[in-house]
Amino acid sequence: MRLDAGHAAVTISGRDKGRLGIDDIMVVDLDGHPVGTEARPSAETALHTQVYRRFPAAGAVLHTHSRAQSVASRLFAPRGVVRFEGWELQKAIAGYTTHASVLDLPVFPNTQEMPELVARVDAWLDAGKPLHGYLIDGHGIYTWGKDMAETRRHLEAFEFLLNCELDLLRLKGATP
Ligand SMILES: CSC[C@@H](O)[C@@H](O)C(=O)COP(=O)(O)O
Ligand SMILES: [Zn+2]
Repeated sequence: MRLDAGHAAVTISGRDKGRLGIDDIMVVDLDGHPVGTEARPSAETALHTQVYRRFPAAGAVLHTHSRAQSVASRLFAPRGVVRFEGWELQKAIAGYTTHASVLDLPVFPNTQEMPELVARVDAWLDAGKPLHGYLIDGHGIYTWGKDMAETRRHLEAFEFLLNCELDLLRLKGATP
């Protein structure tokens, strides 16, 4: 979560994400440097701080590795994007007011080199394309919002929408 204009709270690397407590959280500046601790922040801190830098209104970032996210990322990686059209739940994403909108969730190649991923996100944003979240191939999702409640809503909506697309592909026996 964002703490102020220059700081965020992130999880300490390697902690059990299902059992997080106050001792598993630390403070970083928006360059990802620890503040007031020698703990090591999440290996993907650069992706979190990028969101806070690029979206001044972002108050929280969530990253998860669900099965649906992982499978969908592999299926849609050749296209580079999952395009949602016609789903009422698209309206759960801030700024979307109708199912008749187009909501793109890009899929970026996975890498252990965070600057490469940061550059891909920057390139997408610098091209002027809307971005409310993204998949990393074979890995998971990042999404954000103005506060934790909106961010949780975005995560739930993307998870639901990805499962719907996967169900359709299964039922149709097709590939994207
Ligand atoms: C083995 S779980 C995957 C994690 O290594 C990685 O993807 C991630 O999200 C960062 O983990 P972290 O524990 O925050 O450093
Ligand atoms: Zn991850």
